[in-house]
Amino acid sequence: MLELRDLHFAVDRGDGPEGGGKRGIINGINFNFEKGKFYAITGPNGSGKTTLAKLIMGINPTTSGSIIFDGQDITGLSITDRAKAGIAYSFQQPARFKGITFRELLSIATGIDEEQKLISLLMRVGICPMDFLEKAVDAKLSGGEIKKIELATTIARNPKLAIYDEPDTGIDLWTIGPMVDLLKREQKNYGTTTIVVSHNKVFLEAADEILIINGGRIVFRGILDEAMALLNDLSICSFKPCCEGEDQNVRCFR
Ligand SMILES: Nc1ncnc2c1ncn2[C@@H]1O[C@H](COP(=O)(O)OP(=O)(O)OP(=O)(O)O)[C@@H](O)[C@H]1O
Repeated sequence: MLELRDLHFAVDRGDGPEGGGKRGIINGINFNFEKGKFYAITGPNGSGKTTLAKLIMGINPTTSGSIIFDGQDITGLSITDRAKAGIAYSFQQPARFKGITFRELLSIATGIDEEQKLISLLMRVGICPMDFLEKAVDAKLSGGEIKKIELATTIARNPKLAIYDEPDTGIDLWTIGPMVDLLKREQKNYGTTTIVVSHNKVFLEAADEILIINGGRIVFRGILDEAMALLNDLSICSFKPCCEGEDQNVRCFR
């Protein structure tokens, strides 16, 4: 249902020490996402996961290669046209809007303003209507609250393909399990093809297939058990031979 053909995304290096030219962020990705499957995309920080997700949604422009969605070449389509075609994207850092409530946001996203329908929608996505419907979607919301609203708004659009970029950021321990269950339920009940960008093992366990991205390339596709060896390997610092970090009291996070 979604095919990525030799996808590239490069940016200008600018006038930095590496001296102009282009830097490849996504370096030739080929992949066919099957209808109704649940995919988790993982990999080290800065490996290109969010960039890839944004290329699919059209937030980043493709440098070369193509994106085929339901048989249609969408490479040149705008975000709006991709949304109309059935792709929805849940941001890692969702936007906040001054002077707008969740009720209004949800109505704009879905075209529904009937009270009972909005309430059923929120029940479906596991959000308490009493608590959330009149909340202002502004800077006063907590990080977890805005993520719940973002996720609910994405699901409410009934997309054919839903992309969630780190949906558990800021989400409390009690919500992560139900959140995974919710995304699996949407996949099962509505046949939603689901792509979750995540470092969290619960999403990797829930996935039908895992993709590991490193250096803007797919370096693994398969199930979690088979992915573990590579995931452990990627946690080892590649600068260790030339860095004296091991002998220092304060080390980097790797
Ligand atoms: N428009 C852009 N211009 C310049 N550099 C960019 C741009 N978009 C992404 N990058 C760079 O590309 C690299 C990959 O970024 P990306 O956000 O895709 O990483 P990620 O794998 O999602 O990381 P994380 O796990 O930390 O969220 C980073 O070094 C980032 O700074």
